[in-house]
Amino acid sequence: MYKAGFIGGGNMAEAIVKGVLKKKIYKPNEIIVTDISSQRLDCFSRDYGVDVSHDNCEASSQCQILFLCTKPQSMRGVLNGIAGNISESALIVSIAAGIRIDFIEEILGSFPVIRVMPNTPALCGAGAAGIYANKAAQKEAANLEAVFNSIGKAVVVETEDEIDIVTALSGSGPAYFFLMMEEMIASAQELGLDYDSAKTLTLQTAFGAAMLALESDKEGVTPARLREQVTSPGGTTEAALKVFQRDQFGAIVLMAMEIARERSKELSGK
Ligand SMILES: NC(=O)C1=CN([C@@H]2O[C@H](COP(=O)(O)OP(=O)(O)OC[C@H]3O[C@@H](n4cnc5c(N)ncnc54)[C@H](O)[C@@H]3O)[C@@H](O)[C@H]2O)C=CC1
Ligand SMILES: O=C(O)[C@@H]1CCC=N1
Repeated sequence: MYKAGFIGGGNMAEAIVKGVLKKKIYKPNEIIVTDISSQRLDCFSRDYGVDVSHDNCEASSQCQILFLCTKPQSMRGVLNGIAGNISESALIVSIAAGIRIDFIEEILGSFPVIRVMPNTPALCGAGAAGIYANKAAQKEAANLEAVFNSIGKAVVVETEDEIDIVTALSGSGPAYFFLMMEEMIASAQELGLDYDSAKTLTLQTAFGAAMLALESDKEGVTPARLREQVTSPGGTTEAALKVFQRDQFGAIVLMAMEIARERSKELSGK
């Protein structure tokens, strides 16, 4: 029996597998990963030493925790393929955006099911995950929270609808920060700095800002207060921030996150 099985060995499954192995939550021989792609399976076998298989049913029947890590659009087919072949005592954990627990239960029958919305920084132990458990999985939720806390930070939410918000916030969120980094690097180049210097300073600034915000949070200091500390009256930051405000940066962020949340709800129809 494997401790954890991953159906779909894509980007997000790799982030979780790498994270849990690094933190020694599981040993490589306690994990099995399945995929339709031999290339992906070779990568898991070679880079992480875990067992791999093309057979979703074989993995499903031998796992204590079964992580569903395929795209939402392929989830119906995947669930139909493994229904009836899952170990009776298994915990089902879906990381798919939008796929609701009742959709999973309809196909698989009654199981403890947990939805987790992780994110790719789990790759380096700095993930952020939201967790929602159905009634049958309340006991297992604490264990899973510990797993995701070991590869970042995890928050258990009270309602399944909140998972759609978590998806728009921390699931998709890394991409928002990466976009900001891309634009800052490109802008610095446009203004005359060389690419390597622009990249080094951008990445270190993003890292420094995140680290300072986390450290300061322990003392109750908010990001808004930290922003004020950078902003000298009549200085350069104030001049820059006025442009963000004039062009409604806050409204753009809200609009983007609302659309992401709606997309998550739409995916539940798949
Ligand atoms: N990438 C991200 O940042 C995040 C992704 N997610 C969720 O994680 C899930 C996976 O996303 P990614 O890893 O980005 O996608 P991906 O495309 O990298 O991985 C999906 C994998 O599933 C495999 N696959 C397809 N059909 C299969 C089948 N029938 N049986 C076994 N494997 C099959 C594909 O070959 C692929 O390797 C999605 O449902 C997504 O909503 C959740 C949080 C963050
Ligand atoms: O873009 C997506 O649909 C997935 C879910 C959250 C991050 N990536």
